[in-house]
Amino acid sequence: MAPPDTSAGMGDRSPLPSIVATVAGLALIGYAATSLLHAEELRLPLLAALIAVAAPGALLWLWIHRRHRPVRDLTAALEPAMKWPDPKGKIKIKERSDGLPTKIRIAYPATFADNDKPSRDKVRDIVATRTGTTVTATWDPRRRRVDCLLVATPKAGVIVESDTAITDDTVNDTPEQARLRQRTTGVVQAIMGVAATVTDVEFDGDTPCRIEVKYPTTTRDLSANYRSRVTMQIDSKLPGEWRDVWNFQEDRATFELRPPFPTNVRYPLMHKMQPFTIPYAVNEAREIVSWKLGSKNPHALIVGPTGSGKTVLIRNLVVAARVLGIPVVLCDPKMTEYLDFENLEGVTVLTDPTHIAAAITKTHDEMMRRYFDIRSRRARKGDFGKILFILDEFYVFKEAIAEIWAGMKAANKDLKGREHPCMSLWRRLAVLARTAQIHLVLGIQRPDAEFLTGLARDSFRMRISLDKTTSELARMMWGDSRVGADLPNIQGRAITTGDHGPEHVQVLRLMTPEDAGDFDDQDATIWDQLVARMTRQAEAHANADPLEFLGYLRTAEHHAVPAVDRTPLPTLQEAVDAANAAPAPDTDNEEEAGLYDLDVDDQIRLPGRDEFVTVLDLHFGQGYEDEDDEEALGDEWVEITYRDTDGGEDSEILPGDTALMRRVSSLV
Ligand SMILES: Nc1ncnc2c1ncn2[C@@H]1O[C@H](COP(=O)(O)OP(=O)(O)OP(=O)(O)O)[C@@H](O)[C@H]1O
Repeated sequence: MAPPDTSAGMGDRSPLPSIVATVAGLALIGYAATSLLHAEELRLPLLAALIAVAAPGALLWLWIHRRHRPVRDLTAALEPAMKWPDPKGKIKIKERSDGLPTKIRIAYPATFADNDKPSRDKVRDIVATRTGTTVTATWDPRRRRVDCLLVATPKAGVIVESDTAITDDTVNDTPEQARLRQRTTGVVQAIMGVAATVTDVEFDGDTPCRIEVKYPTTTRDLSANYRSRVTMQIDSKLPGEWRDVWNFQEDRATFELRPPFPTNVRYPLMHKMQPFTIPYAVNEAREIVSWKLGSKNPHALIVGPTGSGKTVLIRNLVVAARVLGIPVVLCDPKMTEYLDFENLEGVTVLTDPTHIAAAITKTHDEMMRRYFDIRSRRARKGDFGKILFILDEFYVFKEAIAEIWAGMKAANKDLKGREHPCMSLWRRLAVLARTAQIHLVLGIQRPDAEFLTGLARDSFRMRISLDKTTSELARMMWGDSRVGADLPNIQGRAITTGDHGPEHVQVLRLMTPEDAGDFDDQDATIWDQLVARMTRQAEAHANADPLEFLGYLRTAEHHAVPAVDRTPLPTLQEAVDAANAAPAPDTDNEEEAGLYDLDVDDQIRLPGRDEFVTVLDLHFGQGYEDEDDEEALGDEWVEITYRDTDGGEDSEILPGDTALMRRVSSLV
């Protein structure tokens, strides 16, 4: 059986009648031959052989005929425009998806006016109409051929006519909406494949704000990498910032335009401050985002390249801390970032690396003093006021102090050690300071693997990264190479540790007079009011100097630097022992506390229990640890390890939103 002719000349008649006629003819010939040869017994085997050969052949013939229909249709439709001397083989299907052509190559004769736009448009229109697709045509005049990329539209090839009113959304589209609807389909199919269909596009004015997509059943939608790639492409090819919602059961994806993020959020003076809670940004829903100084996120790590808004963010932390009455040690080895904070009561700004090293030592000493007071039962952990210790540009400081240490060792051969002693004290602070109510903030341009490992990584659980992240940085900061890769390049835009994972935020704009040109009238009004509040707070506690432990450093920047005073320090074991020592309960005052407000050494009453126990450790988790107890645990949970009044140790897992009673110190 000869293969079917695929040229336009054959027309589009079905080959079925000729196949039937051929098979019937062959059967008749067989019948006549067996009659003539008196071999009737051969009729049945001959008929079976004929059917065995003819049936697959006929099916193959039908399949090829059908597969080449687009070529025949297009050849016939384009012939008047192209005027080929011989149209055979001039149109070829180069690529298909699910059997449908997605790329067609058309060779045209030298007589075709490929330099004339209307002629080119006409060819493209014919291809689009015949295939029911959106067509992108690439002309190659040198080779005299055009490649057409075909993207199927939702109602590809279907013409709907009705007497009733038309309900098709697209009918009411403005020209811009029609263009964007088509573009949306093109973008979605370019990423998810031509088999994906855009079932709906919602507009806000002329801007698409919601795209519904249905795609063929696949397993790749289960890959977070694939989903994030799809969303990133939509993000970059359509206006605005997009987020994705996937329905795996129905093979549907919805893309929603994120509400426009503000780029300049002035400090909200009306915001009501909560104890120990430091506001610093707004989220997508324009809610204030804060850092709660507690055991869940005791220390903060801020990462951002120069110019990304690190200084503005740290100013937010300092101002809120001061308004809340928390003293601040602000170390700035770059020297010029916090000039307007130098004269504020309750803030000690240090820029000299030697002073910063001394401040680390003295803060460490203060921490140890607090541990010993707890150990000797002269105080309980809750008796101490909080301190915020900020070290910006950590690596600038590390290099400067390494140089100073090398100089000191050269001058005094008795000095030993690879690094300045303040570095190991800093690491100890990172591990132990939270129990002594000292909270650290570390500012760096980018973390290295050495920094973000071990104890430091676990201690700096509150994280903020400004500016777009590299995959390496995202892995180090967030454990996921994709987080922050789509962050727009806007000053103050950041990824932060949210309640449910990394969250996009815009840091509050806090400019001070030192910003000169950037400091406008509104900034001035805000700054003046904040300074007034910080001053009022300082005056209310004028008789106590919470930073007294810094000694000469309080005014050091204006005087000659004395030699660093190093009294012998307690060993790490002593410090840990002190932290574990149970404080003597001496009061019956109680308050309600959430699990995230708890700290080690707190005296608490567990739900359904009368006696108080001492918190030894807190472990935070998400998801269900006990399959049978889903209801009780909820999404987030906290495991409390405690010591009871008999000295026995045990632990209990509670849902994250549990509230319980905590003993309050009578001294507070
Ligand atoms: N949250 C914000 N809102 C509005 N503008 C901001 C914000 N953060 C930063 N900016 C703008 O960006 C400028 C640079 O910010 P900032 O000084 O904080 O950057 P940086 O990361 O500390 O850079 P460097 O390390 O070079 O000092 C600011 O002067 C301000 O104009």
